[in-house]
Amino acid sequence: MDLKSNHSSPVLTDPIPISKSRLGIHSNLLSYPQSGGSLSSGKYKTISRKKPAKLEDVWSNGWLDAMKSSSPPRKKLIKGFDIEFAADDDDTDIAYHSWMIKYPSALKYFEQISKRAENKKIAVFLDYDGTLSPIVDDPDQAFMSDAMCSAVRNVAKYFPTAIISGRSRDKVYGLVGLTELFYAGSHGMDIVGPVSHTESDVHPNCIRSTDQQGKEVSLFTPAREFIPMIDEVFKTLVENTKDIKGAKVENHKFCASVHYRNVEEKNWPTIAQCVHDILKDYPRLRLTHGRKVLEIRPVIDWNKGKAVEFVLESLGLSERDDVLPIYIGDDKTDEDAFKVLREGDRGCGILVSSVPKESNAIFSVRDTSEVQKFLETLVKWKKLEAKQSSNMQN
Ligand SMILES: O=P(O)(O)OC[C@H]1O[C@H](O[C@H]2O[C@H](CO)[C@@H](O)[C@H](O)[C@H]2O)[C@H](O)[C@@H](O)[C@@H]1O
Repeated sequence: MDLKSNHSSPVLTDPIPISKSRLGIHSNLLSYPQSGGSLSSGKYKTISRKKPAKLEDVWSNGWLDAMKSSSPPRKKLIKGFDIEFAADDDDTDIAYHSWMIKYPSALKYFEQISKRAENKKIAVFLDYDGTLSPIVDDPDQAFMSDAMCSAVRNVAKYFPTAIISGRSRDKVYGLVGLTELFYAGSHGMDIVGPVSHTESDVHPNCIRSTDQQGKEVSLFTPAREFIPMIDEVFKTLVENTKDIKGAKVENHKFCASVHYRNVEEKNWPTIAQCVHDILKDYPRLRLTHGRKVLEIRPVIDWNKGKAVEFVLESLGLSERDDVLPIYIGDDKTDEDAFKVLREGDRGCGILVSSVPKESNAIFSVRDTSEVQKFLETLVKWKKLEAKQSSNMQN
């Protein structure tokens, strides 16, 4: 989605209108020390491009443990049979079933969700990788199935629907390709959403634009000033990891990802050290862990949870009792969104996981095929509800 801006570049330091302050989109956004390189020059810090030498930092700070536990174990294929089972067989299954008492299946307990949704407007938020597309070795090959694509398209016919991804907005739009959705890329730091006539006119980081279809949209980029810094970091990471077989670095415009899924485990400390060294040089950037990926992003008070609040506010759906936001996601960065919905019992978080893990979500589904089923069930239910209410009116 190529956006043509109608206004000049917004900056982060301008005054913020009251309504946005409610969301925390204000000077608090910059929760890092304001020292460091000049923002206007684009030269932030001289970085040593030498190979990382010592590995003790990443051992002692728990990074490696987090890296090891960052994605569920691969499923084993039984030789000669078209049957898959979780790596740790029976024990895993027992643990999974007891975990599901805490995070019940959103499919099995769909009635609970639909009861809660009665007479409410639902808004749907979807993560991309691991939620709409299965996790694969090559991030460029993470496609949605046709069936998933039509499930998402149908959901968007009935409910306002947004994709909230860690990928850049352009990349995730390229993979999903549905014009009827709203998109938030780079963990919510790049949002194309509905035009809110009360907000977007005044907020400096939110500008009016038109999308490729000529539709008026609002573009919100709270980390705009970090684009050159991320680009610099991306280039350095590409250079510093080029000899590590399997390593892959992605530039998501407002954040960068360093993948180690295809790197031999004995080389993970070297990957970790590369990232650690970068962060030492850029105090205004921080690390988050995804699924076999280290993500480097600006230290601003912004995440997927804030993005959900922002989209709801833009749609005129926040602070209302008759709205039920549903968020489906699979990884640590989705927890911020689950938390926002859990707090004040505002909505319903659904974690996609085939292994037990602690979450702020309320419900769970096992994998992307269950996500698809859930979306289809939601549409069926909505159609039935609409039919019943039209019968009652006639
Ligand atoms: O927020 P998301 O939409 O879930 O994006 C998170 C990251 O997703 C991608 O990486 C993950 O999926 C890849 C494809 O299945 C997989 O190879 C990788 O190991 C996963 O971490 C994307 O490439 C990252 O940049 C996103 O941050």
